[in-house]
Amino acid sequence: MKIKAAEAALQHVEDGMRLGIGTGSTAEEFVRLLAEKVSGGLRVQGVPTSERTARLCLELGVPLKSLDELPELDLTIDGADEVDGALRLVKGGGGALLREKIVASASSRMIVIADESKVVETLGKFPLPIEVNPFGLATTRIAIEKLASKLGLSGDLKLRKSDDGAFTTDGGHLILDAFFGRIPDAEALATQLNSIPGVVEHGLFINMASFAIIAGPAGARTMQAK
Ligand SMILES: O=C(CO)[C@H](O)[C@H](O)COP(=O)(O)O
Repeated sequence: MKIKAAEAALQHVEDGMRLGIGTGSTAEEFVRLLAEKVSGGLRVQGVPTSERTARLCLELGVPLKSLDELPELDLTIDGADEVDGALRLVKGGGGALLREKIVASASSRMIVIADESKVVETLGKFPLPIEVNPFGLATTRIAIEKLASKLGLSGDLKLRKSDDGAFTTDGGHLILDAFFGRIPDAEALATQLNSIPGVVEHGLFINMASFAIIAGPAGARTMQAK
């Protein structure tokens, strides 16, 4: 299904495009298909949203530029952990949310590619990744807990781990995964998380996706915001 979504997204890529390239297993299927088109003559310049995506692109011959070299992009194609009917997203399961958000915001359009399992009524079942500065971690955690309680949210904040200690993002930050279960007012949470100084970014992407391509057993469908 990930491949079906990636194939459908590839139809939106045009010759000469400046392309933001997402992170995760669905985005990687897109990179593989894109690389085949590139070897067939399609000219694109890609800006990767993570070191992991950059490595795959380089391995497969997809030409890359940095965002500083190409600060304005035509299109970003990326996966998501959750998509609701208003095309609000939870992202960051792969830990790349900060670069993903910067790249998506530099793009004229963002297309989300996902399988049906990612479509939800209300965001929050997937733990919300919150990228934080390592300095003052305990203070930032308390501030997030207080904010959550003010908004009527509860649930653990778990420091993301890797095999050799705390997980560190490409930008050298940490991730607190917030197990809220349900986020009825994603806009309020998004705005108020941004006002906590130790929060670098969060995985709520609101008003960013132009549309989503959702793949199920019967094929891929386009999902517009309701
Ligand atoms: O936000 C992301 C990475 O930070 C990914 O897009 C998200 O986790 C979806 O990944 P996958 O396609 O593997 O399910």
